[in-house]
Amino acid sequence: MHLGIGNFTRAHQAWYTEHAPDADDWGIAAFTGRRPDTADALAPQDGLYTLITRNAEGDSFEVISSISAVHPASDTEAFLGYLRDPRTAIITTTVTEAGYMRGADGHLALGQPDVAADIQALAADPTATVTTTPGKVVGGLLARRAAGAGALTVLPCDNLPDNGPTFRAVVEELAAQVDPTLQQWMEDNVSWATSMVDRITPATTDAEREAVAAAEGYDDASPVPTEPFSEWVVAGEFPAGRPAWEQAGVTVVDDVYPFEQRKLWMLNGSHSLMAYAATIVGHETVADAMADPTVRGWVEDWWDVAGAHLQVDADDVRAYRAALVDRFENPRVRHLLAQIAADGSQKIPVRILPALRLERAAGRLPDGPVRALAAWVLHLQGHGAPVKDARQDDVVAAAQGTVAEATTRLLEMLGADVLPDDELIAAVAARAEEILALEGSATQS
Ligand SMILES: NC(=O)c1ccc[n+]([C@@H]2O[C@H](COP(=O)([O-])OP(=O)(O)OC[C@H]3O[C@@H](n4cnc5c(N)ncnc54)[C@H](O)[C@@H]3O)[C@@H](O)[C@H]2O)c1
Ligand SMILES: O=P(O)(O)OC[C@@H](O)[C@@H](O)[C@H](O)[C@H](O)CO
Repeated sequence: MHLGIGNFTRAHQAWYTEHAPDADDWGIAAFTGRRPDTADALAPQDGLYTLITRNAEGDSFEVISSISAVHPASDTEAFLGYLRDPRTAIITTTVTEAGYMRGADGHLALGQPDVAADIQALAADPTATVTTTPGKVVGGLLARRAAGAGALTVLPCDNLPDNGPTFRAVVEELAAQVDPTLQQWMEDNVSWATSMVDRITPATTDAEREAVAAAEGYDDASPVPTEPFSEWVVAGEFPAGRPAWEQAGVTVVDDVYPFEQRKLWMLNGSHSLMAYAATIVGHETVADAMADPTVRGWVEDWWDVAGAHLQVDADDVRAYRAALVDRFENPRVRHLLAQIAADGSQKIPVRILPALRLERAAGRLPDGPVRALAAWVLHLQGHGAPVKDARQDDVVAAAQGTVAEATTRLLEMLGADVLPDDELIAAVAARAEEILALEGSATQS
C-alpha cells in the first residue's frame, strides 16, 4: 500500500517495484494523500502511466504497471480492506514533511484541529474516516489487529531525517490517545523501516502530456517527468516480505543516516537555498539558477559548509557534489523553484539549521547557511516565490518587522536548534541586504 501517491512515488518506489525480478508477485494499492486528482487521472488508465526520463540528450518513455489500484484519500472502506488482508505486506508513504503532523517540539501536534478531530473520530469508531496520515495508519492498524492479518512493515519515503522512527513516534502518540492497547500489538507486529529516497521529479505540465502523445502516439492524462539518476537506501525488517528491490538497484543497509544526511544537506539544502534566494533574484527553475554565477557561488558556499560536516569521506563528498552539479544543470528537467519553496518551516530545520548549529558551536558564522536562512526570512516577508507553508499564518506573522526581528522570532518558533544571538542576527541581516540588492536582476537582463 502507498499513502500519498503523487509524482515522486511514481518515479521512484513504483519504478523500483516494476524492475524487481519478482514484480509479477507484487502490486501497489495507492491512495492519494488529500485531494483525489491523481486517482481521478489514473483510475481510467488502470493505474498505468508513462515515466519520462529526461536525459540531457533527450527523453525516454516507459509505461509503469506496478500500481495495481488507485484510490482517493477518502476511500476508507478500500483502505481498511487492504489492511485486513494478510497479503498487504508494506505501507509506504510520500505525504510531504507536513503530512507527519509534528509540532515545533517534534511530537505529534495534538492541538492541531485535524489531529484532534481524528483522535475523537477513531475513539468513537475505529473504522471512521479520518484525514491525517498518522490517524489513517492508526485506524488501519486497528483494523488489521481486529482481522488477525499479522505483521507488516511501514516504510516512509519522505525527505525527513530518520523518517522511520519519526513516523513511528507520531503514530504511537496518536494511538495512545485512541486505544493504548494497540501499542503492544504494534510492538509485536509492526516493523518501522527507514529510507533515504532520491530522484528529482518535477510536477507534470501539459508539455509532458504533449511529449508522450508526440513520441508514443497515445494520450496519458498523468505522465511523470524525472531525471536519469535514482537512489533508494533502505534499512529495516520486512516480516511479510518485500519485492526483491535490491536486484532493481536499491541499497539495503543497517544504518541510513550517513546517506540521508548527505542527501538532505547537500541536495535538499541547496535546493531550499535556491528556492528562496534565486527566486528573489528572478530565476524560475533550478537549472536557471545554477547558470547564474552569483547563485552558483552561493550554492558552492553552502556545499563547502555542509560537506565538511558529513559522516562520509571527502572523496565521496567531492563525487556527490560533482554529480549534483550535473543533475541540477540538466536542461531537460524543468524543476520549478516555487515547488521546492513550499513548507520551509518543515524543511529549513532539517536541511540548513543542523550545519549552522555545528558551525556556531565551533565559533564560526559562515555565509553558506546564514544566506540560506536570510533568504527564507525574505521569502516569508514577500520576496521571491510565493509563500505556501503548512504553518503559513504562524511563519508569516513571525516574519513581520525588520529582518533582525523576523529572524529572532522565527528561530525561536522553530524550536531553536540554533539560538538567535546578536552576531548571528547581524550576519543574517547583512546577507539579506546583499540578496535584496539583486532582487529582480535576472529578469531585467
Ligand atoms: N518530487 C521529488 O523530487 C521528491 C524526491 C524525493 C522525495 N520526495 C518526497 O515525496 C514527497 C511528495 O513529493 P511529490 O513530488 O510526489 O509531490 P506531489 O505533490 O506530486 O504529491 C504529494 C502527495 O502528498 C499528499 N500530501 C500533501 N500534503 C499532505 C498532507 N499534509 N497530508 C497527507 N498527504 C499530503 C498529496 O495529496 C499527494 O498525494 C515530498 O514531499 C518529499 O518528501 C519528493
Ligand atoms: O519534495 P520536497 O518538497 O521535500 O523537496 C523539494 C526538493 O528539494 C526535492 O523534491 C528534491 O527534488 C528531491 O528530494 C530529490 O530527490
